[in-house]
Amino acid sequence: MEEEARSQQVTKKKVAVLPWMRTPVDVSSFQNLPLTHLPSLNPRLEAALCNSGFDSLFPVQVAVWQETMGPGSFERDLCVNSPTGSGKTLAYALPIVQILSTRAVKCLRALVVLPTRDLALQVRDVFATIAPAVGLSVGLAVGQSSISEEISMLIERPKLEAGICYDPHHSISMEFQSAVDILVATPGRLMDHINNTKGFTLEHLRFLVVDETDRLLRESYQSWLPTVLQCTKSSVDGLFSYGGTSFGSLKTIRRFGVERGLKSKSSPRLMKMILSATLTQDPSKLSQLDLHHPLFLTAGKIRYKLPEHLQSFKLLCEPKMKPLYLVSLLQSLKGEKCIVFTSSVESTHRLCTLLKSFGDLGIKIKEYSGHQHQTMRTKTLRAFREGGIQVVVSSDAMTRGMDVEGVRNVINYDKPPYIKTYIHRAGRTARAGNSGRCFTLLHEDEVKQFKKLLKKADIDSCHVHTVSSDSIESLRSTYDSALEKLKESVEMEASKKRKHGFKLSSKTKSR
Ligand SMILES: Nc1ncnc2c1ncn2[C@@H]1O[C@H](COP(=O)(O)OP(=O)(O)OP(=O)(O)O)[C@@H](O)[C@H]1O
Repeated sequence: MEEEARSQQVTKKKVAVLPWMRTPVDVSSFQNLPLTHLPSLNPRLEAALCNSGFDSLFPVQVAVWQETMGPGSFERDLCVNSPTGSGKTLAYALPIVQILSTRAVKCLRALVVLPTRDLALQVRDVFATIAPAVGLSVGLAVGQSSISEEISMLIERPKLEAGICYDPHHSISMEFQSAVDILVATPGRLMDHINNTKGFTLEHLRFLVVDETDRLLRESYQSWLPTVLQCTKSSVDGLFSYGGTSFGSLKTIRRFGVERGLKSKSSPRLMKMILSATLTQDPSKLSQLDLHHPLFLTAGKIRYKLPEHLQSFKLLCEPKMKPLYLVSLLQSLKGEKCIVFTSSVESTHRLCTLLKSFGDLGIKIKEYSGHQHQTMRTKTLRAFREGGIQVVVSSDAMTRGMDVEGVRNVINYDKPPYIKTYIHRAGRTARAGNSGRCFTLLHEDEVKQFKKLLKKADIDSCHVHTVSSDSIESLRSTYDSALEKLKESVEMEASKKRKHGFKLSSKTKSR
């Protein structure tokens, strides 16, 4: 958050835009294009896309296709700034899979980095709908399973002759092989593999995708970016040196010269693609990516653009009345899929507990936050996707990239602090050309600030949405008892935590 605040201040100071950002390719000048009209699309990929229900490409996908498959491709890195839900994932997945489809030998050639596990799973699924059609395999490195299980999915051990034993101490001289062509990873687990997994190498990498770039650049995650860039730099002697230290053991340096499986061809340049709905323009941040002659693709002149069919509303109420207004709004939405955003993991938990204490609202509600265990989050997400849950109360954990079909409404229970937060939260609805609504609960003091915030996305007016005063009145008595139940629940949880803490500290002492 602090970083975001700083970046907002920098924006205010009007930092000079990098020269290559001043002459972008305008994605909004492209149209949807039927797959049958897409030049040079592999027929097996076309069939796989049709089977998954895609019969045309969205504008950003057509634009990226043109820049990667057209004349002069590979000469430049791509930076894509396109609204939420516009189809950025397939925009990079399709050309990558098409280009790699001609490979002769399996090795890791494309790496996609995402900030969270759920996002990585989502992107892996997109690759999995097309890659197998051309014989490519996709791996996942997110720390979802145990590291040994993950390694066995990513690396093929050397096949030994009968009677010869595998000696881990002499394994370096043996040929490990990548079991995947494309890897989707979160930075932490990626670093684990770079540092510790025998046979894991980035030496053959042709594509590096940094999705949700501005988010990933905000945190260093054990210096994943400089490490990956160093690992993918060509080297003549094969010795890797970073930060003054040599890591001869890190067998992940990009080889100079011939590429395995493509004998006599010189190793193609590594192409980087960076994408976001709110791509940073901060030169110091972008410089970390060491971009090569970058090409900027953006949708129109407005920097922060909302989806075309998104309607924004504000709901005015007293702070202490917010839960009542929220319940009344949820009731009026009659079980339509909805995400309610709060400002923190604590308020997510409290609000969800309070909503459940209102008794039977006829809506299934669950929370989703960074404080929960991954298995719990995955379960909630699955149920939300399948329709078993209609309302998810979330901290900012669900703000970016999450794609859940049928979400018709987003509610900002707490006002988003920055326009970027508003863009990403609101962008969980009105995806893929569908319509959606974003409601923001505000008290009077916040109205002016909110107006200023929306102005940054070129939104001049935001309609006022009202809920019926009868429904508020009818909820009042339930609200009092719900507050009582919330109090009890908070006390019970606090006492559980104290007991747990006491047990832990006595265990530590006895040890
Ligand atoms: N060509 C297409 N035809 C139909 N649907 C598509 C097409 N491309 C993508 N979609 C659908 O559009 C939705 C949004 O795609 P995606 O998640 O890639 O958007 P995004 O631009 O990455 O959004 P965000 O910025 O929020 O991450 C997904 O449900 C995806 O299946």
